[in-house]
Amino acid sequence: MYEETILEVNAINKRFGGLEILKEVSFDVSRGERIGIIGPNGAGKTTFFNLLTGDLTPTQGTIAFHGKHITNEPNYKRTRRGIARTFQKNNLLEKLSIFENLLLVLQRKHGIKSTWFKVRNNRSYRALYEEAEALLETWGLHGRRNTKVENLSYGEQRQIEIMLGVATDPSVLLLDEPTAGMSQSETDYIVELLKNLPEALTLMIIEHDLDVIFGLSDRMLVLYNGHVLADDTPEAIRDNQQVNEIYMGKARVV
Ligand SMILES: Nc1ncnc2c1ncn2[C@@H]1O[C@H](COP(=O)(O)OP(=O)(O)OP(=O)(O)O)[C@@H](O)[C@H]1O
Repeated sequence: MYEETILEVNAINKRFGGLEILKEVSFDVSRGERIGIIGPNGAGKTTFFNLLTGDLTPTQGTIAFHGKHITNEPNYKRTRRGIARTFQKNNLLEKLSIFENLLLVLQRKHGIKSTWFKVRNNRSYRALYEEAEALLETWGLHGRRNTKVENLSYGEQRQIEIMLGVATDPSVLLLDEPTAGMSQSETDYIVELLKNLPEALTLMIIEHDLDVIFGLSDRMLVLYNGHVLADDTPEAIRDNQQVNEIYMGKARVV
């Protein structure tokens, strides 16, 4: 882990009409941290992610990334700054191949206007192809580059989604339930994959599978009813009586 603070969330509050979904949430994130976010259904976890990515803006409070205020910046600007996310549901273009999905993401990352795959500028496209090929090699997917996403298993599709998130070179990757709906072997595969991501990459992971999240995190944030109930090491969270009583209905966490 590194000392450098990259993300500062200061007293954010989110209301939808009369409903106060997040209340005074404050949170600093350092480079390279692996942060697990847990909490009962409706606690505000996905809303919190949406505020970090710019899919929503807070009603009150501020968010800074690498010292710059991004509170009201739209999603695409934050992506360029290095905040990437994967979704609870697959967000891939299923009729396209793995390679084509990757090219589209890289095209966006480099700000190359969408010209589909017409070679408008040979040099930039060659570089794009080379970058895509190298990524496929790293992720062990070169042999399947032309496989259409719709022909992959659900677990493989989630793997591709994580690869696409990492391909944008983010400094923070937000993962919303990366193992939801997976078999045990697919879950084990994704956990290994996440453990092996570059250590400077900050991960924030929402996950209901407690074995998975305790295994991946070096810090855990427990959201309850829109506020931060606990922010601590996994060991301390396991022993936190309030977390056990409120989040787990008195059972000991894991
Ligand atoms: N756009 C919206 N308009 C109104 N209410 C919303 C909106 N988005 C979320 N909510 C409400 O905010 C609350 C928190 O939702 P959120 O999805 O952030 O919870 P969560 O902790 O991610 O839950 P889960 O674990 O079930 O995914 C819920 O009661 C939800 O219905």
